[in-house]
Amino acid sequence: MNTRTFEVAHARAEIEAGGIATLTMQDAGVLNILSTPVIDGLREALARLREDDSVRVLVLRGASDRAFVAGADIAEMAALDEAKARRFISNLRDLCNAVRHFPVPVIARIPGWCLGGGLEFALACDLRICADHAQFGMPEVKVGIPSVIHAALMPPLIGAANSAWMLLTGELIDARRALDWGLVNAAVPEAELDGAVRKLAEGFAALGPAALRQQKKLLRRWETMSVDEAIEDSVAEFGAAFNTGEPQKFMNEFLASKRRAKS
Ligand SMILES: C/C=C/C(=O)SCCNC(=O)CCNC(=O)[C@H](O)C(C)(C)COP(=O)(O)OP(=O)(O)OC[C@H]1O[C@@H](n2cnc3c(N)ncnc32)[C@H](O)[C@@H]1OP(=O)(O)O
Repeated sequence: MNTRTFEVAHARAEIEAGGIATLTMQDAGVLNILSTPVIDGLREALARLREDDSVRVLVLRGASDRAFVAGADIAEMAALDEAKARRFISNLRDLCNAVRHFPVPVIARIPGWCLGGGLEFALACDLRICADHAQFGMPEVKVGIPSVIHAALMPPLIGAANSAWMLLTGELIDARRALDWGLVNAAVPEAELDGAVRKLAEGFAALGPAALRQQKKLLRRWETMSVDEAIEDSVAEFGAAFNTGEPQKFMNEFLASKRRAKS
């Protein structure tokens, strides 16, 4: 089976035969700005990708390499009143939640600016790989609004003090600091970004799809449970894994490879 593609307004999806899917956001400019039409297009594409059982890993990226996403659309937001602002942010929340609860691992490919709603979008992903000149920030306070929705994922990820610094000052941090703080998983030279994302995606695609989906589901569920509840919950989930056939397949392959190495 060859690579399949589909396009919706402002987004293009590519699903390779091995299960690596790439969703590219396409706004009119070079900064990959999240306007309502772009958010709507991404939500539609994610809903279609979610129904595709062949997808084993999803890479999120922008069409332009100047940014992952330089934020929500300031020109659009400048004209909002309270009711419209609620609708706008609910739409962005639903987009970020669609990523956060996407059934397989999601990797953010971050080649440049990753700001405001763009950082929230990246935080909804499971893993973030950036170019070493990328810049990160929550500059919302500088345009008169608080950082909201998936900004709430920051304190457990980078700590209370670092979150307070980013959210209250609106100042940017570079890729090195983002890596030190645990905001990103890896920062690589620009020329190596695609290779690093590819290697990670291929690693996921080679794993058992049922185990990966189960692990992602558990990661999300644990966030809402006490440690004791999470431990009990995972005991049941461990048993259920043995109904998929994957443990038997992968464990027997491991044992056979060890026997071959000895013979
Ligand atoms: C709930 C979520 C809320 C949010 O996300 S609030 C927004 C958070 N993001 C920001 O505050 C970032 C604002 N943008 C910038 O700080 C800068 O831009 C950059 C650092 C990203 C890039 O700077 P440079 O390379 O000098 O480009 P440039 O001339 O500033 O921008 C090029 C064009 O892009 C428009 N633009 C930039 N960011 C946004 C945005 N977030 N929403 C709407 N338009 C944006 C500009 O205005 C300009 O436009 P023109 O060419 O017509 O002058």
